This record gives sequence, structure tokens and C-alpha cells, in this order.
Amino acid sequence: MTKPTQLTLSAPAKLNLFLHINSQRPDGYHELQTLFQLVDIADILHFEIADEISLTVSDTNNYNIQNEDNLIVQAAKALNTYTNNHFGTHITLEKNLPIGGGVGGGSSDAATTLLGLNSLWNLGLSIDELANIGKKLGADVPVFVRGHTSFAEGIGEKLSQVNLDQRFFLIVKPDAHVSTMKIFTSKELTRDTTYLRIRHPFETACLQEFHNDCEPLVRKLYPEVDEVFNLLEKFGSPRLTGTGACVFITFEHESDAKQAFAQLPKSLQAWVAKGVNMSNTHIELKKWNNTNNA
Ligand SMILES: C[C@@](CO)(OP(=O)(O)O)[C@H](O)COP(=O)(O)OP(=O)(O)OC[C@H]1O[C@@H](n2ccc(N)nc2=O)[C@H](O)[C@@H]1O
Ligand SMILES: Nc1ncnc2c1ncn2[C@@H]1O[C@H](COP(=O)(O)OP(=O)(O)O)[C@@H](O)[C@H]1O
Repeated sequence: MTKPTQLTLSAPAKLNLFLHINSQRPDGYHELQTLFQLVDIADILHFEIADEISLTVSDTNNYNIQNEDNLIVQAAKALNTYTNNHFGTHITLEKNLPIGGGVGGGSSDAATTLLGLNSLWNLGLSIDELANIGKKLGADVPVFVRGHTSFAEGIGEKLSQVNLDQRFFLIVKPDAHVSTMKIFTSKELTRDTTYLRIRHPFETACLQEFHNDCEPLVRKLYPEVDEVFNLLEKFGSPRLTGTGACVFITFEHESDAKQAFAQLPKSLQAWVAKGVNMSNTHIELKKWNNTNNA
């Protein structure tokens, strides 16, 4: 059988259904508790074997992320460094997810690159090894490498898989770019939420009582985010994902989410997304591996 030279995978978004900040460590990082819900909206990455590592970004929003700063290129290089190789690939990114939106697009792109090139370059690394490489690229990379909706603790690295009932989300991107660093370094951030002893299986009923500690500060610093909260209140209980800027509302039925979507001003970027327990990246990769290693 000839060796495959191409692979296409999606890089899904996440929502933080809640985000509690418990304390700040001496190194500046924060101890937190959060629930990462994977959803079905995604960037698409296409990998093709080549001599060098290169990236083309096709996007509809004129994003400008320099290639050398791009987490995709950094992830590919990190794999070569870890395995002491000089493999090459041309990667095409179809950028659909908002940048700096709190939906983890950059982290997910990095994780998909680690997973995809591990297969295409035939490196044979374990998921634990890939998650460890990913951790150095960003706190949110490991959850996408592991590819399951998860509860996270520590600085976000202690993950336990959670199976949530299927729900739908209206996600709205205010016209603002929130800096994670700015929020985490602010004196005004609440950092003393009581540590929760989470019981398993996770009780979704608890979700209503939980909150996002970044929300008041982000609403105060970014009036565009506050406006979206005020706009969405008529549809349900809006909540911030991560450090923002995106705001979401949870629905049991897709039709209700779509109905709310249809009533939004056309100037706002918005999505209706389905919650998933397992990442589509893993489902697609499994199919690819079955076809190509059969
Ligand atoms: C807090 C979350 C929740 O999902 O926010 P979002 O980025 O999704 O909005 C993430 O864990 C963020 O992950 P990520 O964006 O990958 O963070 P990193 O690049 O590792 O860190 C960016 C900056 O955030 C701060 N940071 C991050 C994570 C953490 N537990 N404590 C921190 O204080 C640090 O100041 C760090 O320099
Ligand atoms: N492939 C990528 N996609 C998105 N952002 C990227 C990428 N590579 C690097 N970045 C940088 O990572 C930062 C965080 O991006 P992103 O993951 O979209 O935000 P968030 O963590 O708020 O969800 C941005 O400031 C962006 O410049």
C-alpha cells in the first residue's frame, strides 16, 4: 500500500460552561476550575507532505497571524524537535473560528496539528506525549489533544472526562478582542472562589449555580461585550466563555437556538453550535487511520 501524503481534519471550538478562579500561584498563573464543553463548529486544517513546514491561511475575516507566531507552525516544529526529525508539511488553514474569542481556536488548531502530523509523519507518539508537548504551547491545548469534553483543575492541566447531555449553544462574538493576559493580570479580577469538590458523574443541574469569574471585569473593560450581554438577556442567561470575548446561551432544543440566532442584528458574528462529548478531530482521525493502515 502506498503511503498517504494528505490528511484533512477539523479543529473544534470549546466553551467554558463555567470558570471559577480559586487562587493565584507565586508564578502568576491561576488555579482554576472549569468545564470545557467541546462543540461542533470548527476550523479546518489540511496537511500535505512537503520538504519544509509552511502554512497558508484562507479566512473570511482578514485575520493576520504571522506564520512564525502561528500556533500551527509552532506545533509542527515542536513535533520535529521532540522526535529529532526534519519532516516537512504544507498546511492550509480554513479559519472559521474567531481569534481571541475564548472559544480556543488557536489551541485547537495546535492540537489538531499535533494529532494530524503524528499520524501523517508516522511518529507513533502517545496521546500523553502529545498533550505534554501541547501544554507548552498553551494551557488549553491538552484538552483538545485528548479530545473529550472535560472538567479541568489546576492551571487547566488536570483533566477528567465528562459526558454531558446534548445541548445547543448560541455563540455571539462582540466586536472586541479580549487579551487573556490583561484579564489575568488585573488587580480587579476575583480570585477567591471556593474550591468545589466535584462529584462524578458530573451533575449538569449544578451548572446554573456556577459562574465565570472573568465576566464582571470583561464587561467593565469592554463595553462591546457588555452590550452583547444586554442584547442576549431576552433569550436566556448569557455567559462569557473563557476570558471572552464570546458570549453564549445554552438551549435544550436546536430550534430555539436557531430562532434566537435569526433575531440577532446581522452585523453581529454568531453561530449555533451543538455540544459534543467527543471531538470530531478524533472521529475523523480514527477513520483516516483505519483506511490507511488497513
Ligand atoms: C483561562 C482560559 C480558559 O479556557 O482562557 P481562554 O484563553 O480560553 O479565554 C485558558 O485556560 C487560557 O488558556 P491559553 O489562552 O492557552 O493560555 P496561555 O497562553 O497558557 O496563557 C496566557 C496567559 O494567561 C494567564 N493564565 C493562563 C492560564 C491560567 N491558568 N492562569 C493564568 O494566569 C497567564 O498570564 C498567561 O501568560
Ligand atoms: N492558528 C491560530 N488561530 C488563532 N489564534 C492564533 C493562532 N496561532 C496563534 N494565535 C494567537 O493566539 C491567541 C489566542 O487565540 P485564540 O485561541 O483564538 O483565542 P482564545 O484563547 O481567546 O480562544 C491570539 O492572540 C492569536 O494571535
